Amino acid sequence: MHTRIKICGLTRSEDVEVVADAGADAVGFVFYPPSPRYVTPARAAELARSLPPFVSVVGLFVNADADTVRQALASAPIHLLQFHGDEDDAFCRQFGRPFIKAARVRPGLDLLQYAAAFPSAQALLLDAFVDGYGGGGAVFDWSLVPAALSRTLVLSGGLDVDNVGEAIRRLQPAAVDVSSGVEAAKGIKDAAKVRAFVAAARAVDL
Ligand SMILES: O=C(O)c1ccccc1N[C@@H]1O[C@H](COP(=O)(O)O)[C@@H](O)[C@H]1O
Repeated sequence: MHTRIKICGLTRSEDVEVVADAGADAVGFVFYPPSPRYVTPARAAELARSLPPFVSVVGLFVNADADTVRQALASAPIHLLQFHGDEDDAFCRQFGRPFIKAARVRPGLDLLQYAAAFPSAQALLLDAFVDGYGGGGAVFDWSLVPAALSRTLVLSGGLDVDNVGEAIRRLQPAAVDVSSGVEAAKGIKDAAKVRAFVAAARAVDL
């Protein structure tokens, strides 16, 4: 199985270049103003210009209004939408673009019911429940994921070079998504960590 790799929260062109060179499949831009990784759609468009072909651009939103999402789609080359807040399926699908929906996993969340509420999502992204919606570098208890959850999964939440291999082996997600675990500081990626993370995830594919 080939596990796809997304590196999220890019703010600098040198980081975009490293991420693409390391062999990641997707980059994520955070269009959530309270995040330290926030970029404007215009800045994302500028950053995306240095990407080679076949690296996907993911636009992350948290409870944005529809006009904000539409304006971002008009300004930046976004291939996939990531909704990380309290959006419902009807909101997420109105843009006519593929989207993934984040579930912030915590004890008591019925993931089967949650997944059923998002029939239009291309995949369910599993993240840890943290204050501030996401990007907090926290790992959730992977045993909370029911075996009966038969959806395409993107696994995130506190992944890093040390745990991504085990995470892939245990949950067999279609993709992994990381931000904090490959950073020197919030919004500033560490090239060595990015390369080590991609290599560790790829090693499980062999
Ligand atoms: O990256 C952010 O700042 C962010 C803000 C609000 C919601 C989600 C955010 N990022 C996403 O959070 C998860 C986990 O990231 P981490 O590796 O634990 O830092 C990931 O899906 C990011 O795309």
